[in-house]
Amino acid sequence: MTSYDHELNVALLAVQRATLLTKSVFHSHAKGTLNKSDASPVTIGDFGAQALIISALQHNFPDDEIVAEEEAKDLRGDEGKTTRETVWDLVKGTKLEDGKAEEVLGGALKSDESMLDIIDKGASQGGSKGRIWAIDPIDGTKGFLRGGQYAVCLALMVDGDVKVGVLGCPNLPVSDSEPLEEGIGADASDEEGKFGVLFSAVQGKGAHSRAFSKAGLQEAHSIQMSPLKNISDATFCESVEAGHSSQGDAAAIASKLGITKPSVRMDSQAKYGSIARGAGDLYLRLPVRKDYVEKIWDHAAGDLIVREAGGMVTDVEGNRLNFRLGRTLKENKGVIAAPKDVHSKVIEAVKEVLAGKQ
Ligand SMILES: Nc1ncnc2c1ncn2[C@@H]1O[C@H](COP(=O)(O)O)[C@@H](O)[C@H]1OP(=O)(O)O
Ligand SMILES: [Mg+2]
Ligand SMILES: [Mg+2]
Ligand SMILES: [Mg+2]
Repeated sequence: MTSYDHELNVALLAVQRATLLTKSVFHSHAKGTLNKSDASPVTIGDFGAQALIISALQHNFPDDEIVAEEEAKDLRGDEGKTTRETVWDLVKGTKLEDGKAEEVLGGALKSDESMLDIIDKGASQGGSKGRIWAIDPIDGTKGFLRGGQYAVCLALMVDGDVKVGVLGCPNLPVSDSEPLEEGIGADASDEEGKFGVLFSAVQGKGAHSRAFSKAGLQEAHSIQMSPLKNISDATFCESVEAGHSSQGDAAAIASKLGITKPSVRMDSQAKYGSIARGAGDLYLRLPVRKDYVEKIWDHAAGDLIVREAGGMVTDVEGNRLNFRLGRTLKENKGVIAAPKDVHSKVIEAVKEVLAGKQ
């Protein structure tokens, strides 16, 4: 049986290095935001983090396929020159302060031209065969721009099954027992040692968290979802952006379950990490538009981390997320994540509320 130890080590270090880059972009105050064709934002941080992660994966696993969110189109040609130069300066200047760790990742990229090709190596169509990595270089770009939560996300799928998942959450508290709060202020993340956590999981081996570091990896701690005796005591998380998840439906579902605590709204897959460490209990993502299809890079790492921490992750119908169908989760609508033993109860409430709307 494959242990995935090397894959996990590379994934953790690659996410840690990419997170160093996104943190430095956050503090540079010029984020080089562009609007993509679907009107969602992309920043120099998204491009830079994707380049660094793919370069590390190619160095270690040259035959693996990669499904990544961004493409280099907007950085090519004369029009993209200034942004390209800024991204290249960032990529060139980001190193882990540990020579051995940098060596594992293959060190620096060769040139700005090769950086563009590396970014575009994330164009695989995905599918149900072979080894495929899914990358969201910055998940929750809107949270990142606001100084709220965001996550650098990486997962390895083998024959459509998520085997390894890593989430870098620079603005979440290091401590697993800290109460769950909405996005923190931008300055708080600079309090050395208090903020910044890496979540990880390997299929069949449990989920872990560890403090973020600028050098090698810190010691890992095992994490579990919080045991929930009464569903009415649950704390649930949802998106900050009302356009990403229906907050009205979530409130109706919570009320059906007798939940009285207000929701905790945070951007990105930080929601998956938070419930996996027991800082919250449920993650509700209710479709706003019938035509929106979720992307695999927005869920693969979080799905495994929550399941390995004792949870169950499905769509609003109660079906497992299907990562075998290409770049999107085209057979699933919404996401419901909860501790295993209460998950079916939550789905019942979800179905009642959604059926009542039709
Ligand atoms: N209409 C939508 N419904 C659900 N998710 C969306 C929608 N539009 C964008 N997203 C994606 O939701 C993710 C963030 O969700 P959250 O609200 O949990 O932070 C982002 O990856 C974002 O994609 P994108 O990366 O293109 O912005
Ligand atoms: Mg995303
Ligand atoms: Mg993204
Ligand atoms: Mg995006």
